Amino acid sequence: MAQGDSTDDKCHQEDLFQELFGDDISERKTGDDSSSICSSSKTDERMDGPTPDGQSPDDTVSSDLVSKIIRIQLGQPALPDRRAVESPAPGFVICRQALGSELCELYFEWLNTKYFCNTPYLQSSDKERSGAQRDLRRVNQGMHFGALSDNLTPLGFLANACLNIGQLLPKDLVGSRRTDGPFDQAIINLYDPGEGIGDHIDLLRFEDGIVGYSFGSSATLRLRRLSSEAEIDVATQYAREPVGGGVDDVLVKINAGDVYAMAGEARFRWTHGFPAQIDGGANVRGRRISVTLRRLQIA
Ligand SMILES: O=C(O)CCC(=O)C(=O)O
Ligand SMILES: [Fe+2]
Repeated sequence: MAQGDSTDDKCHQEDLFQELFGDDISERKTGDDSSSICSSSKTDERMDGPTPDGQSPDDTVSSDLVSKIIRIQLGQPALPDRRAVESPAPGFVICRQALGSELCELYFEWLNTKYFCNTPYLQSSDKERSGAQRDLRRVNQGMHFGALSDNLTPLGFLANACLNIGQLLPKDLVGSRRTDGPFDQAIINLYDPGEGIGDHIDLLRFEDGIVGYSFGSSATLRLRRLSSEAEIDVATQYAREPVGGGVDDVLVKINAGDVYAMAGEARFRWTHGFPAQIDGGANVRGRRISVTLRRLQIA
């Protein structure tokens, strides 16, 4: 199914790339605490679904996986709305194991095939060895632009499923969403051992109410409360250095199938990030792929 291919979407893509990556390629994901690796997902083909002609074997694998995912989703009851949620910081809510393990594995495989089929697995030791010579073109991000309202697409299902989890998103946010679904942008991030993402606040051009699903390896998310407006300004630029004093750090272990949401205070006054290293070792021990769902503000 073609997704996100309207002219309007393309304009959004160009603006957003400019804002996210500037003229240079992205510097937002960190391979260690002092340097960055790049997203090379700046090409249109990474954003659109498989084209009818010129399908590669990966497209076929990908559509087989989609069929399996849809079959399971159709066969399972809607997510119950009385699931337990935890709230480790104001405005940050997490629902554990929102998706069953079979679905999680299929999602991981599908995302890996669709977005990262040419991204070799990187072990921490490879990363240390290659150091500054790391391949700057290594693809570790994919993007989707366009409505995510169709339950029969994998990303559309994720976007709708989280709305059924009571208390995950504030009621007024869910209620005020447009009829074409709550989210219209997804970013897919890949983390191999030794990789992370710096403390940041998501760009202000995204609306409040951000949701993240996790697949593959577990990882520890760091939430950090910012006390001054100056810190907040820095954090909105995807800070390369940790921002804030760190006295109020909240560490949240995120596992496959968990879904979290950030709104209000957690969205605007706390940073979030996955440090590359935790307690002297790699934060992510295997491959982790996340799907972050957001809505672009109307320009
Ligand atoms: O990987 C994640 O769960 C978070 C990604 C993220 O914060 C972002 O892309 O802005
Ligand atoms: Fe983020």
